[in-house]
Amino acid sequence: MAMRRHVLEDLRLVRLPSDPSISPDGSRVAYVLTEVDGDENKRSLWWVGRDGTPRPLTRGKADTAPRFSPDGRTIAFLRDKQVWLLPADGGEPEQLTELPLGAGPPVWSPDSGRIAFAAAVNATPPGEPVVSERPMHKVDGVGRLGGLGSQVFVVDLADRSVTQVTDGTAFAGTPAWSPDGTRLAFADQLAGDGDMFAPAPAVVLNLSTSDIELVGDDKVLAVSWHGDDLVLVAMPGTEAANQTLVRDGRNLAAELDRNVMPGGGGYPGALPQAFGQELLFCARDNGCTHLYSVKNSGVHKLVGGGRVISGLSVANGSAAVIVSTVDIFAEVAFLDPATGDLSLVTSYASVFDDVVHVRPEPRAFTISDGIEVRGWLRRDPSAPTPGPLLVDVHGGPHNAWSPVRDWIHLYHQVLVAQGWTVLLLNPRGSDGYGEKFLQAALGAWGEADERDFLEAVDSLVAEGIADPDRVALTGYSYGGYMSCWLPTRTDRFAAVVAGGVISDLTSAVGTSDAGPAIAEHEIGGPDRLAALSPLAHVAEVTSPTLILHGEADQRCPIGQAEQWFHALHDRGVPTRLVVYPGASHLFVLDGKPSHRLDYQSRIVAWLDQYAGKRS
Ligand SMILES: CSCC[C@H](NC=O)C(=O)N[C@@H](CC(C)C)C(=O)N[C@@H](Cc1ccccc1)C(=O)O
Repeated sequence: MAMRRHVLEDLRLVRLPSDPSISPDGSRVAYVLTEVDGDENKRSLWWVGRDGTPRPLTRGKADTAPRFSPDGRTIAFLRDKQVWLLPADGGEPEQLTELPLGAGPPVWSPDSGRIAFAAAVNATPPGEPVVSERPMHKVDGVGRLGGLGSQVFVVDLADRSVTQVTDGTAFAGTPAWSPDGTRLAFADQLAGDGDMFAPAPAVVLNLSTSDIELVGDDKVLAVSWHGDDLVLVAMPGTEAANQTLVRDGRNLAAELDRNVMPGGGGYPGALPQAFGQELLFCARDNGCTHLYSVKNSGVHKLVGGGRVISGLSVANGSAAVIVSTVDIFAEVAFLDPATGDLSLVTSYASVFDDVVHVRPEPRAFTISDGIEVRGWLRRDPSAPTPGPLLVDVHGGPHNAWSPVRDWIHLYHQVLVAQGWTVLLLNPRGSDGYGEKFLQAALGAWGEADERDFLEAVDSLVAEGIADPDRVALTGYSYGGYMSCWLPTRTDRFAAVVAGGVISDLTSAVGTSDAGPAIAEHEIGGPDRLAALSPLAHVAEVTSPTLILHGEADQRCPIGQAEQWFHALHDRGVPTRLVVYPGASHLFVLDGKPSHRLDYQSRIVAWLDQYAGKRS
């Protein structure tokens, strides 16, 4: 077979399984398959058995959240955000809901007789003025909240009736049935002054009495049951810290000192799930999301190493996951929960069997203050040295690079094929190295982590890997912030591509949907906001800078990019601003394929123009 290197157009060939649901008899797994269809990301449902032959379940374009009924006869799923049913052995789907703003993922009652879900409801009619009284008044990818709330509904399959079972509460998260089917637990804002999409207290609704009971005072991201005990993935208190796994008021994952990962855009993980007397959950370690089991004897790692778990489904002693490795973007696997052994049953990566992709080299750098920071290098060992080096800064700041093959950053493989080295560093502030490390940049964005990057570059130059005249910088979101900040501290970057930027923290706190969280949990007082804003130091910048930004980004609003573009232009620094029409913050993750391809193409071109050739 004639081998080739990755090209950016390959992102159109990537097919990604997600959101698995294992059948009660453990024989097969239903999942969402996302693939590029023209300029859309098509999502349809498939299933696969232990024979490893995937088969289509639905032919929709926006089919998500497949859920086997406990009796195994039916699969509930979302189509265009409405709840549908499909006979598990095939047949015609049936639409169950027609809600104005759609429904959230369906959750079967233990007796397979009912389905619960949370659904957005809006007291503000379309086109009417939007009144805001809460600090979080908009959400990226959703828009202005106004009178938007979220309530819990139950469908009775006997008569297909759809009943709203909560009213007074403000924002209800996806519910979880108690084992006896009499109660529903969910995260909710009881006080009414809470913020949608912000972590909220857990409550239990008694369906026969409609009584709602508050469960503890943890702010929770997700709820599930372990026997008759409620299990919470809880947020820390006032500042950024590890998310915890709480059952009966106790943090079951305390001994790990790792962040519990319930799963979410760009943050792989899965909802904790009971496996007999054990409880399975995900936590991040050294950049990877691993699978753990809580047993009477403590917490044990089930799936570790260079693997990332981004989906989990457990039923009657069987389990399935979505797993990524250094060689595969994402595949479906059956899991032996007793041993942690994985049996892959899909091979979507095989479409790239003719591609030579470069695996990452693990690296550790001891910084001058004694802190060790870890990461990976992607480079072709046969490439001439010293060669061009790209420093790519991850987001968060509490996100992290992992070594697995990823489609968001296919440009890494393209650059490596052109002789580049790509540094993927997890500096202080990154997740996966303990709470103290995660908190090491609080109140000191840029200041605390800059030397981690600059000293790692020094090391690679000293090793003869990196040409000091061809060092480039890029990053998105928090990485975009750092791609503005670092060039105010040094002129060593021959080329910079800043994506989804934050350039002015003072205005960002007031205009970002995460503004209150940034101010409260990350930066602290207003005086620090100005000092840590790249805009306050833009006079120092000389590096040619390409700015790439989503027009509808509410996490890092477009004004952050426009201010930086204007300030650089005003100082004669070579700069260009590219705005992606209608794109929200996460467009680089799941936006239009043409936008994702354009974004990555521009990075490669800008780096080639300003740092690719020897001087
Ligand atoms: C309390 S700070 C804001 C927290 C939030 N963290 C996780 O999402 C966040 O949105 N951080 C931003 C940067 C911040 C607004 C300065 C961020 O970096 N978000 C994402 C962006 C992303 C994720 C996955 C794929 C592409 C982009 C990130 O955490 O990496």
